[in-house]
Amino acid sequence: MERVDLLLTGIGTLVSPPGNKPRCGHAMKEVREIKDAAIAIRQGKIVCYGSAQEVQEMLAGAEIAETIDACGRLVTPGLIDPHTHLVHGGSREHELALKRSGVPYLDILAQGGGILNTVNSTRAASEHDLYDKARRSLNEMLLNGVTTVEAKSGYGLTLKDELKQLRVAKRLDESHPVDIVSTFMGAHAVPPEFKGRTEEFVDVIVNDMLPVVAEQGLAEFCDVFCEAGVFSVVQTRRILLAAQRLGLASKIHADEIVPLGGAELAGEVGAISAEHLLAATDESLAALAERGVVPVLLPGTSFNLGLTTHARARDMIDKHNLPVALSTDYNPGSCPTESIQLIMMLASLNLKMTPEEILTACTINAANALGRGGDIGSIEVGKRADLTIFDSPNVAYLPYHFGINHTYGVIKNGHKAVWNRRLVTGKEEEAL
Ligand SMILES: N=CN[C@@H](CCC(=O)O)C(=O)O
Ligand SMILES: [Zn+2]
Repeated sequence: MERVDLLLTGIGTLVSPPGNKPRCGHAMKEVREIKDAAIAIRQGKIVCYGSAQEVQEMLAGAEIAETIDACGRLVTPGLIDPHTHLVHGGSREHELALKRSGVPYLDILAQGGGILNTVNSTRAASEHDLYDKARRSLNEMLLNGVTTVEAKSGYGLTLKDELKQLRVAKRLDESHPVDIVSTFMGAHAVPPEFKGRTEEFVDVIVNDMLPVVAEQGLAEFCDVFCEAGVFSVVQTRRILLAAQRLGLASKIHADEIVPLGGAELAGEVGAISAEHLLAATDESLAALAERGVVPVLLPGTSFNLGLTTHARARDMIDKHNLPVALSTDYNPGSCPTESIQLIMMLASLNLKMTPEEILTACTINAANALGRGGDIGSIEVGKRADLTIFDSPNVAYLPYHFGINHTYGVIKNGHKAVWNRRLVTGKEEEAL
């Protein structure tokens, strides 16, 4: 080896799921653990890793441009948040009392609040303000140890406003250290101007919105809120198949509240992922397993909506051999948090997942929910050098000691993006 740009030494414990593929069922808890480890990076990629001694031998004679000492800390792959509604205007704290008094989520939406409330704020917001608000959230995510985030549109619901959201996501991807994966979600709710005319709104999505989004290359995925009173299975199928013809792969908000058949549809159309799944039946989970669909679970949402039911992660892992992924679902209504570490705690508490399963769900399985298993989500030679350094003795400590941020540092594309718990901007006075 001739040259190394960055050598991360002094790693107390390196923990990573192995390989690039989704880790299914019991394999979710099999993680690779190396004590007293080191990782060498060149041109943003991992060139070798192993015990400090092995790495030293592999690097014999190589020029090492920079060395950083992790001082005995825990190092994992950079965390991946595969389901967020990152770009939106306003907030909905004024709906909190209503929610806490027991008014159901879908009733608030049916009364013109909920998602439609945020549609009003997003339509009214300038592109600049949307960018600035989302950038601040992205900073929080990075400080939490997240290096890749999926971002959905779906608070514009007109072509102009959907494009505005998607352009913001694209600009953030270009300007911020965190990578953004963009999803078009024009079918997130039926806007007031189409009330009672859902079929006509679906026509607009299929005929007017999707072709422009695809033509401008603003989204990789298309998602639909397939739910009672929102979009039916038939409408969801029509939108997703139209999107597939234009090159956008499918995701579905499926069986969140009512078991409508969204998960079966995810299997039928070969979606890359199905999200929420609180109400999913055994038949629908079998359909996901059969077609290799990644279930993305969002325990922060059930927690924040005060639900007593939770996604059946144990059945998904133990019975259906599924590769469970976890995500914040960061959005202004059902889950206003950027903290993936809070989600890790809730996955332990309410989904009964083990710490190793949780790590796998937030790394390689999340990467595969975004079609990026070959590039990110595990510590492997040739993969992107996205790493999170935790001030924690082991992986179990992350969901155990809850309510604080354990992240000490983040290496993104081989560069320090967070160090000593602070964003590294290159310019002292300018926050990211
Ligand atoms: N369920 C639908 N969409 C979002 C919530 C959006 C909102 O309430 O603003 C979700 O995934 O939870
Ligand atoms: Zn969502």
